Amino acid sequence: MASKYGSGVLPENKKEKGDKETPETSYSSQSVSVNTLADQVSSTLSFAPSSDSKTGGEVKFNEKSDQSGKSNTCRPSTSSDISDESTCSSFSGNNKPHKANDVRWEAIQAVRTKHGVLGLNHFRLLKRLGCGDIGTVHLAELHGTRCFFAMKVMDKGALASRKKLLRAQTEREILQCLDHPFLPTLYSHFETEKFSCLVMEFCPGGDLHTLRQRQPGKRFSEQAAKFYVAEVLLAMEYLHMLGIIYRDLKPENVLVRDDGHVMLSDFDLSLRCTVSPTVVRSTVLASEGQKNSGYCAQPACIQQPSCISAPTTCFSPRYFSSKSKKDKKMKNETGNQVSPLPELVAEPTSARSMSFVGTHEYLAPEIIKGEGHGSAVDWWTFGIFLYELLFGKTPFKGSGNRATLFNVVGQPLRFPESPVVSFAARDLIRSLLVKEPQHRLAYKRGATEMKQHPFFEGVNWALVRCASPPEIPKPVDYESAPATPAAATSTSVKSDQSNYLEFDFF
Ligand SMILES: Nc1ncnc2c1ncn2[C@@H]1O[C@H](COP(=O)(O)OP(=O)(O)OP(=O)(O)O)[C@@H](O)[C@H]1O
Repeated sequence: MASKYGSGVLPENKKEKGDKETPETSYSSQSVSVNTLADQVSSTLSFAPSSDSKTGGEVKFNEKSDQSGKSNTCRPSTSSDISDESTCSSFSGNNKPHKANDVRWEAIQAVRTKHGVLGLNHFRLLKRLGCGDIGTVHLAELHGTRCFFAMKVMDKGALASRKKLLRAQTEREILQCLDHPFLPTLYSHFETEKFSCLVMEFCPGGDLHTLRQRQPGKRFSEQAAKFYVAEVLLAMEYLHMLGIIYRDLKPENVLVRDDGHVMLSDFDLSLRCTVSPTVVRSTVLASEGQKNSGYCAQPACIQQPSCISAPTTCFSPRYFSSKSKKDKKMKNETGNQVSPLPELVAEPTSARSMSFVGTHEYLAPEIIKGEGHGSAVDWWTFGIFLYELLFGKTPFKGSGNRATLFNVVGQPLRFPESPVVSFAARDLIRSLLVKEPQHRLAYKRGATEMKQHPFFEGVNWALVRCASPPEIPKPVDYESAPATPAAATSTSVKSDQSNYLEFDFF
């Protein structure tokens, strides 16, 4: 597979990630100018000009780009400026209610109290977990605490020379904002002379791409897929509420925690923008709550129900819901636990970006066509994601990157004859993989619309995090992980020439 990363760096089958540059820059290893490609695709397929006046005038708004060309701001429909910190300023330090009782916070705090600051020398690096575009992730133990973390180490010199500093900053600032069960916790960030380090929650279960390869037929059952996409949907809803458009959903970026629940990772392609969460319904009848997925999207608002007896009802298969008296009873009981909550719509519908970012097989048509894009790209990628989990492949993959892009824009969606997948699942995918973003499911009301789709019937959104995961990873034997002597430890950062560059920590 052609890759800008060069051979031997990306795992087999790992989908390539876009260069994240603006349309003017070279995109793939085949040195295809994205502008040229978008133009070619457009003229070949004779696209009608967008009737959306926002997109039509988009190019006039000189979207600010970072040094790497990756957009860092967006153009709202109003003329007000967007501050990078606008949605995140209230989150700092360990101000994360969901992690209030996390022993790892306490362990880190104890080091800070004792030593003043937390640094690289307080960690024992056990093994390299993986290498991304801007840094290397290590399994790390906070010395003598049995508290384990994933530490992303980025070489500042390499980031600067490769013009990736702003991308790293974007990721860090977004991570600092997050406090959600299906998103990573950033415990600390510190700098050494050479490195910038992010101390995050460690996910021992690997990623969903790898997990899918281990399934029979290399695809998930519909029930398992429903579990994973429900968690991803909640994470996405939360991100959109914060004004963060994720833009890089794919199985590789969904990591499996020790308890089998998942979290979205990798925010260096994300776009931040303004958003105005709106209450569209102030009360929901308790009986309606189940039917219409009444909920409050803010994590702090999610009720803390009794989780012990709940799991089986969170993902009850649809055919149980109307047949069994017992299930009806359970459903009613669960419904009663969810008290009337307001329905929020928190979709950043006015966000627009001109950047060409993402992973080929997951790129939305509007990104490829260079029309300007907004939060609807996340719902497109959601459709590709569900398709891949269920069918074991993505729908528009071509013989190469160019063919893939042409297929995304010009080929109709097709489903394989096998495996047999429910009508609801196919209908959801079909509704998401609509080429025109304005006709795509969730374009206007985001996750609220998604949750009401029949595919999710029976999902109790407030209890998803208490549901039983399809698979729980084997416990990690931390003892057997060979500790790397700090003095000999090195990290690697990929260069633009696709070489591995080694940098010693000390
Ligand atoms: N919290 C984590 N727990 C366990 N493994 C992780 C964690 N975060 C990252 N990894 C592993 O490290 C690898 C590198 O992650 P990283 O986010 O740096 O790069 P990436 O996902 O390949 O994307 P990018 O190139 O955009 O940085 C991932 O593929 C993943 O397997």
